[in-house]
Amino acid sequence: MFANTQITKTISLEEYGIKDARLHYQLSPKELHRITIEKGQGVEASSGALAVNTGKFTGRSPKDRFIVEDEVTKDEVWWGDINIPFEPEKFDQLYKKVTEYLSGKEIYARDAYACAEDKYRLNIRVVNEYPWSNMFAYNMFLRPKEEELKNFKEDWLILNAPGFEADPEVDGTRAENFAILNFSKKIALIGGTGYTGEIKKGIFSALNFILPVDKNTLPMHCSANVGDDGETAIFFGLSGTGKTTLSADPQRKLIGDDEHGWTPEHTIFNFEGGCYAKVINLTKEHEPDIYNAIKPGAILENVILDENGEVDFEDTSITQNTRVSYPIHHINHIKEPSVGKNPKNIFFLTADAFGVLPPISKLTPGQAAYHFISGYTAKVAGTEAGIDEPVPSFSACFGAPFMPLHPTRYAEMLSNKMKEEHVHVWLVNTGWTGGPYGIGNRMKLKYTRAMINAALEGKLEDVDYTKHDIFGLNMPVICDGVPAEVLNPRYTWEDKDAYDKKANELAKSFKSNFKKYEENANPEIISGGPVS
Ligand SMILES: Nc1ncnc2c1ncn2[C@@H]1O[C@H](COP(=O)(O)OP(=O)(O)OP(=O)(O)O)[C@@H](O)[C@H]1O
Ligand SMILES: O=C([O-])CC(=O)C(=O)O
Ligand SMILES: [Mn+2]
Repeated sequence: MFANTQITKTISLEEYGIKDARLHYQLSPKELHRITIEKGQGVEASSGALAVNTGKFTGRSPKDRFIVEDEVTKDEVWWGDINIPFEPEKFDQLYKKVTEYLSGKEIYARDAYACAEDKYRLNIRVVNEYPWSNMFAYNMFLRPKEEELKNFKEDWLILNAPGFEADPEVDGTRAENFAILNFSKKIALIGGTGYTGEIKKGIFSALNFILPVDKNTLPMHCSANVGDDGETAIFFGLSGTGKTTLSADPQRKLIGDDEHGWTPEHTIFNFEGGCYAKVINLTKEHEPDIYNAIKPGAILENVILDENGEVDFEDTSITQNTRVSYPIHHINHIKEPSVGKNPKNIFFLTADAFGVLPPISKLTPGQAAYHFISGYTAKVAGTEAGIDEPVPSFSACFGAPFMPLHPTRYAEMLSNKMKEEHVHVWLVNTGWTGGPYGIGNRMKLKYTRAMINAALEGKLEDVDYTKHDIFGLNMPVICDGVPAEVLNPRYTWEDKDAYDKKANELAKSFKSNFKKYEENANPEIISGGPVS
């Protein structure tokens, strides 16, 4: 049911330049749900969850993500088309416009924090134009206790004005929408887009700078869970590869589904207080934990409802990226607080739409570093057009759009940690088998789960392995619960020549992507790439 916390404290936003706002501070999710519906900005689904449309933007817009270039960031940030510089004066000008825009409006503010480990806690004040965006912040960030609100002082401020549109000519943006991080002023300024993911990924990007630079802590785009034996597993992967799906495992306690830090004190901790799951093709049968989390308090985004308020999870008419956010306690088995010890197993998830990579392989330290820096997955083109060719997509550290520093800085930290601790690293292809996208099928979730469980239970320790001819990856020849022929991708293709051709093409993409890192990589890492 709804958490209901009635807060008596009030705050003023005058100091930020927001004047005469009709401010709602720290409303409960129940109130925000009600107000959203009252304002016609959302409806209630039959599950009791709130359903909203985020507007023109139904996904993040990486080309409109900027970082203010100043004394703090100038020499640290890896500038380029991922971390796009923004002038401090332009920021001040745009900030002023946004605060003027929010002035006099009915708006919603909330105090929250990121980082479940106390020592790393980052206090956040979020100011939203829309009630449901503020409810998203309730779901996704950690929730301070009432006594913690008394002397709350934010470390970072998020201003979120989806209805405000920038004028690129004047404001220095690329388009009307923007997400700008200012590390000196500690402000995330988001406008022109209602996509809620910008809010969570704005703070993630900030932490990806702060934690390694100031706290010797490795930030990671990964999910995490812990078994009954107390052993932690983490799952790195780009969007849609299975972080959220595979970390929700009824046999294990969830730590978090998307963003974690690995500390020098040998712990890992969740940055967030909630989950943001994809719901495309969601079924109760295959993903019961996520399905059951969709109840009062959850926010569905961009789904289609029938006249009874039932969600059609197969309907992609608004977007493929349909989502639900919910506080982490909507999942039954969770680790509280969201902290675990050093991971013993690390999984790199990839959704290989070419059907080339093995469904599970065990990586050597060199291969682990190589695949982490490569950050491979595949993007499948628009489904409407039928059998479109997928495109290989490489995103360093499995999260380049959120990484302000050079990828090798994160890779070195991970590599050192993997050497210090005795970790097993696995590459798991959650993508296609039996042929490429359009011919083969997506790997059965039940097989992927079986492979992961076998790895976690140590059942892949004493089995035989064969080496992949082209990628050099070590593939187990047997695994409980998985037909043997599925374990070697070449066996699953009818046309072996076609398989070899595709595999060679993909190997070539890996190699050409890796060229830019070769200078900084030692021979061990380079030899972790394709072998032919
Ligand atoms: N074998 C499989 N393993 C994992 N996921 C699968 C598999 N087959 C199909 N899927 C589907 O793929 C999707 C994986 O998405 P998921 O939300 O877990 O991605 P994510 O890594 O958390 O992405 P994001 O970072 O965008 O949140 C889900 O819709 C899931 O149902
Ligand atoms: O931020 C989002 O939109 C969802 C997400 O986790 C990602 O893209 O990795
Ligand atoms: Mn996810």
